[in-house]
Amino acid sequence: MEAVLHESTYVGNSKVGENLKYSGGFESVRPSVHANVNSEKVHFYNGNKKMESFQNTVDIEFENITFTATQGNILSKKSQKEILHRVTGRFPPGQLIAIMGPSGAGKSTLLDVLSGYRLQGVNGTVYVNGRTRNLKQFRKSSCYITQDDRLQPLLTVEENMLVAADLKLPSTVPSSEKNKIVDEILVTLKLSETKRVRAAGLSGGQKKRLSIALELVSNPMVMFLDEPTTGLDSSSCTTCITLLKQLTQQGKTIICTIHQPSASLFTMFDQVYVLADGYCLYQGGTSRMVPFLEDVGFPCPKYHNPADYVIELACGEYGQDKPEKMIGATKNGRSIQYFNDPDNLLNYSKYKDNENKISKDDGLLPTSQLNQLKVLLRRGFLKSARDETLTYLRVGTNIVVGIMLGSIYWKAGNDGSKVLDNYNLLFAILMHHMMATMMLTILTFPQEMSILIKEHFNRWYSLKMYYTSVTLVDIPISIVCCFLFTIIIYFMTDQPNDSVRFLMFFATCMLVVLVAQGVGLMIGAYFDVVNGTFIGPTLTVPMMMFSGFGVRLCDLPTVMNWGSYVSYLRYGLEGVVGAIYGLSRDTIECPEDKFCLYKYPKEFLEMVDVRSDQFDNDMIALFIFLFILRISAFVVLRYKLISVR
Ligand SMILES: Nc1ncnc2c1ncn2[C@@H]1O[C@H](COP(=O)(O)OP(=O)(O)OP(=O)(O)O)[C@@H](O)[C@H]1O
Repeated sequence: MEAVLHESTYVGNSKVGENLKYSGGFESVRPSVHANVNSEKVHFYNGNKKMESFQNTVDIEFENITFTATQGNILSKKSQKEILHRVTGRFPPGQLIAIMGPSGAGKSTLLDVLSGYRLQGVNGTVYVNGRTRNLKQFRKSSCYITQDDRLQPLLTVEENMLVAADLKLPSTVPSSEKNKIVDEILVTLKLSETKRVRAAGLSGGQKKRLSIALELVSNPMVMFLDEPTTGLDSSSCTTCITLLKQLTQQGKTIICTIHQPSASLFTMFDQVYVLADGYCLYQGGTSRMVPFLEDVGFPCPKYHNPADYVIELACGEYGQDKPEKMIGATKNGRSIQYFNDPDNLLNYSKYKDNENKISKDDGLLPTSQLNQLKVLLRRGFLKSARDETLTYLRVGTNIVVGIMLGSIYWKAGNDGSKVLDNYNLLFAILMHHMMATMMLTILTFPQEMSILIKEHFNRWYSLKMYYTSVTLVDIPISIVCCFLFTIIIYFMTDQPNDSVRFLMFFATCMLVVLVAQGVGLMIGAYFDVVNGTFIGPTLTVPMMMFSGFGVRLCDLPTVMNWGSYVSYLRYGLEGVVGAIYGLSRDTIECPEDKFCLYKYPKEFLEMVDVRSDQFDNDMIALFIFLFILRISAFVVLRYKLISVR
């Protein structure tokens, strides 16, 4: 089988193998820049075939891995549960390895631990080519492909790939070469036909292949895939596993979790690692599982899929003693007796290095911060231009709500008999800006969050640059929405025809929008959609109470005074009221047939207890809110990224 991949291989920031031809499945690369890769002439095994290559292959060995999950939170008592129990194993290079087991056996957990995705609660040692895994180095040569396809739905296959190439390949690689690499990967993964299709329009199998293609751009030597076949029909499963098998021909170590493969799919794997209840039941060659079962005294019945049978054994369907006996026979993963060629496994003299637990992004990312920002901004603006909710619906809502409020409060701004109505309108405007912006962010950010977790772990960019791009991309659309709304409402309701007042009004609304977005980002980053949609509006009520609308600030009980200082709506209200009724505004015209209680702005301001001379302070307060909330949202994001691991 001939595997064709990009001819130039870029690892980390260096081009390590120029003009390579993958023929017969082998690449020949110069020693790589990685510390943890084996640049010696090595032998590795693919199936039963002994291969020889100069190769930066990665051999993974793990010893006594334990994972303890902590359950509960600050409100409930914390409890601990051991999920993996001192499992040991070995995943040689150039092999397609399946981690199998019943549901809840700990497959995904083991994959998370080995990839370095999960760090908290993990004990035991992972060796990479005989040396303790240095996480920072290991992440440079590996990638993790999640079970759910976390793709940018609004970008086409090609656009998704080019973004990956721009972020994962050094900036020194010319665009023409990046295009070539992308094209070659798409051909290999049979995606060239769908190049111009948006990711949202792909089938399940195509999405899975695109997820793999995105990570292949940096040519990782180790690939971790969580259930790559879940949700695919049998033909797509076969295509997907065939492609992975093809990739192992280049010496890559490919480790997948898989539920219950069909017999034909099962035989495509070189090696299998069976887990049950966090213990290892079997590890070794796929073809040697049947002899193993015979040796332990549970022969696989004729015409029975061995993969099904071993899962049935693992589930205890044939008795609880069976899994225990198998764990004993494999020594919980220590035995390599059933490997395809145990005598020829590379013998590393193991030694322990300093393992970097949580590594900083610096030096880990293939491109500069500036390049990351540039690419992320480009992607962000492209998404914005195509996003029906975030852009078009948002613009539309602002226009429609503006016209609705404008019609209800038609010419109320310059009518002495409608001053109180106009005051209500000003508050309604702030509520609109706050709720629309905050809820939109709360609803849309969790989806971005899952993509961020994947891309950040796979070293596409730093959190700082991601956050900066999210903030910058939203500014133009926020300005457009707020400006359209302000123009409509300001002129329909006949507010003072004064450019200074208009600018003061617009600036206050704009700042409320940006602050509300900060709140939305914080909530969206921490909570899922369900909890976020509960928390967001719930927090709004005290904000409104302490704004000075409804209950005047002077009427607040002394012990509750602090509330008015933490409500950004208070500063927003003061700002817009000051813009409309402050600056020593003249008496408001009163229609002849109406009674105008509040035609004197000064008296009205005293009545509602809003100070109109505080505009500068209001702006400063809103800027402080903006600054604190944006920093807090970043801290929450950072915490979230660390805590999921
Ligand atoms: N952070 C956690 N907190 C509590 N329990 C956890 C945590 N992570 C995993 N578990 C539990 O550990 C067990 C193994 O989970 P894991 O997702 O690894 O199983 P799996 O074999 O991949 O299952 P499936 O095939 O259904 O995805 C499950 O019972 C799960 O509930």
